[in-house]
Amino acid sequence: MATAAGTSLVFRQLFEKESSTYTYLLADKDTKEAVLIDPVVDTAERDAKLVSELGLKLIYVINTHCHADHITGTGKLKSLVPGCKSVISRASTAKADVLLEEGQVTFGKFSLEVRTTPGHTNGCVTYVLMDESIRMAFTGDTLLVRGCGRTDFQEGNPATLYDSVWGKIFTLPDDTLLFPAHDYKGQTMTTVGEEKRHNPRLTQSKDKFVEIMNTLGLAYPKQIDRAVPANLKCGLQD
Ligand SMILES: N[C@@H](CCC(=O)N[C@@H](CSS)C(=O)NCC(=O)O)C(=O)O
Repeated sequence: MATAAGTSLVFRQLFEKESSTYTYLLADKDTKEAVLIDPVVDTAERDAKLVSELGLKLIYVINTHCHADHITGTGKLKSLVPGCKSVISRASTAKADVLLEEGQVTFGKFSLEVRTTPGHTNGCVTYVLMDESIRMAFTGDTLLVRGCGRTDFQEGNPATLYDSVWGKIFTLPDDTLLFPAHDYKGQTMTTVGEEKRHNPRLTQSKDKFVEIMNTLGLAYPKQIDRAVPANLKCGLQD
């Protein structure tokens, strides 16, 4: 089984094309314990199949926040892979088996540190994995490659998002690999150092950032009206 160089970490970046969402599979090759971050309902069967083909044991289905643009695959994965637990932050106000505050999510010998990064939504978190030979963070919609999550609905607040990025993500070492929940331009990942230098929004002053975010004028996500209510139950049907 392919692992990240120098570790027993199994890592896959998966894509859902309708919502341009990245799902991440992380596992410990030795213990087989695995987690999925931000699965989408439309690709949940693909993800469950991959977990099975790799001989992994899915223990947690983890969300970075209550998404507005797609229905999470969490509920479907719980029925496809009995025993795995749904995970989201307590601040999201969503229902799940595990409600996180700051702390750790552990699989095998690896741990994801939970950093609260509100601003896109109140309940957004970033998951940080620090291993001897690899540093990576899963930023959800808080920080995108050369962008960031919008702040015009779901308790969005640009000043809060700015503080989250500078306080909780840009304080990580510059070589930390960053993996977002979305990309709309074919980009897959970035680093803390790159974004500190080149992010067109977050390199600005806080006042300028707030102005930029308040004048983005983006259309609402097409699925928002059905996605948010479903995701407040982690995609579980009553
Ligand atoms: N067109 C898409 C929605 C695109 C969008 O609004 N993306 C969000 C993240 S999903 S809520 C975002 O924060 N974008 C930031 C940006 O600068 O584009 C759809 O209809 O689903």
